[in-house]
Amino acid sequence: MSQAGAFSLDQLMELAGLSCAQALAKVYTRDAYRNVLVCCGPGNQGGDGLVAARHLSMFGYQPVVCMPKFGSKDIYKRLHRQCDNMDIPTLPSDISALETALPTTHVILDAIFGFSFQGPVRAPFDAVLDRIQRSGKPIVSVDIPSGWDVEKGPDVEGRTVIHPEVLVSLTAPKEGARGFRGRHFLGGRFVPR
Ligand SMILES: NC(=O)C1=CN([C@@H]2O[C@H](COP(=O)(O)OP(=O)(O)OC[C@H]3O[C@@H](n4cnc5c(N)ncnc54)[C@H](O)[C@@H]3O)[C@@H](O)[C@H]2O)[C@H](O)CC1
Repeated sequence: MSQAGAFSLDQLMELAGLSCAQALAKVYTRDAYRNVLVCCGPGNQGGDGLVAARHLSMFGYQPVVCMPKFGSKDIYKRLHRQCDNMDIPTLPSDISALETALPTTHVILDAIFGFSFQGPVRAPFDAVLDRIQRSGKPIVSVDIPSGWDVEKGPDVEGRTVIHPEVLVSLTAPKEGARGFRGRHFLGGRFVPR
């Protein structure tokens, strides 16, 4: 097993979430963009978001977690407990809570869907993607912007997709992100040259 393959899922998520928090902090300063809405999905990418929320809090931001559907795996429960222990609030799961939080949000971390996403977007995430994309707030996406086809990119007819200012690809950029023209970071685990 290679060195990169020897990491546990907890360690990979820790690296991924830390990279996302660092990339966000590089572009959006704590003084001007203190209120970060961390939107988490039900898969491993949602775990990256919870890790990022913890690091953003340690960097001096005020993250708020939006997790409309909780992942069932034990790892999400543990990561969410860590956020609770750091007094990082989680919004109630209804869409009106998200709508209420958006006006005071300075920047959004999109940790909703990663490479296992397959469209069309099902509820409740269809409404979540719509609200955050229409908010006009700057968005930092994790691995692949939510709603994008991981191979073909954003041009999927009839689907609301996220158009972020910043993308943090994890381990390697995905084929679907080839046409992305915003700030692009590479984060996550170390891959030997
Ligand atoms: N590369 C790395 O170093 C690491 C990357 N990580 C992150 O994990 C995601 C991939 O995680 P995975 O659990 O496989 O899937 P997703 O997070 O993409 O989400 C799957 C989740 O979403 C649901 N779902 C799928 N399609 C839909 C849909 N159309 N509508 C509604 N819901 C949908 C599905 O049911 C699942 O529950 C990767 O991108 C990285 O961000 C890890 O941190 C490990 C290290």
